[in-house]
Amino acid sequence: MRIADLGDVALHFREDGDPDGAPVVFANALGTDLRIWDEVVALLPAGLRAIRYDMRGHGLSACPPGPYSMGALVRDAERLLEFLGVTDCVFVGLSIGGMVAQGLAVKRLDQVRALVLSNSAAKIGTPAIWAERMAAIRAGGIAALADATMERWFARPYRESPDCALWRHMLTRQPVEGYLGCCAAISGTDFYTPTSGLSLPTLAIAGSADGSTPPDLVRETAALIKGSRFQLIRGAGHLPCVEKPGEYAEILTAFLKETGHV
Ligand SMILES: O=C(O)CC1=CCC(=O)O1
Repeated sequence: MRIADLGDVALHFREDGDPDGAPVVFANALGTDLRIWDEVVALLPAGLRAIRYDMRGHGLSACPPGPYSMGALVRDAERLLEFLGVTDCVFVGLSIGGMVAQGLAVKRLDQVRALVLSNSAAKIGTPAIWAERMAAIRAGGIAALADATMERWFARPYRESPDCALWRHMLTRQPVEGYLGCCAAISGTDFYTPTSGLSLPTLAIAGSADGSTPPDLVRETAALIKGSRFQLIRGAGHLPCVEKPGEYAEILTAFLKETGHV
């Protein structure tokens, strides 16, 4: 277990693989923590430095009072990479993690060589949708939305598996303040214009059954970036790294080869 004390926030992170290897950094989705990458990281080729962290307000990272801004989340990633001495990484961000990836690439191209925008977009939902979700959580806690969240996260066969119950626990045990803080950050983010100016190797991944960031939305964001390509994982929802880790790792490995990272 490792903690980066960044002053106003302490982030929990984990490193696997070769400490001298080419860095690949993973940022998690709303309501999740770094365990969503467990199976994918285990399937990556040897020789990489795989770094994953819990976004503020999630997992074992500190949970400062919200609301959070996307600028603060991007700054967390930037400072974590500085803390670890990482430059030139492939940054893999899922959903809100993919928004952080876009913001980081706009701000610190020296830190990022290539992006993986997994189940993410330049803008996710609308302020009204996020306000409604936040009100429901304030009234009933995260558990009140757990069934609906499982429907967005996973396609039906996986939803009926015993593993799904474990991921539900992960969701409902996230700090409410951290979850709401990140909802506010997503609600206030529209990266359409800054992301349109990006030009770097980018892989956009979508799940055919994703109820949060459907394939067309992910494809639209990919189309903004010069040097991007789009890949669909069939039969997967919003967390294909959990639901289809083998396919996800294969797709990611092929991209890492294309970018010369392995
Ligand atoms: O809808 C969800 O809960 C999934 C999600 C949206 C943004 C994010 O990071 O996860």
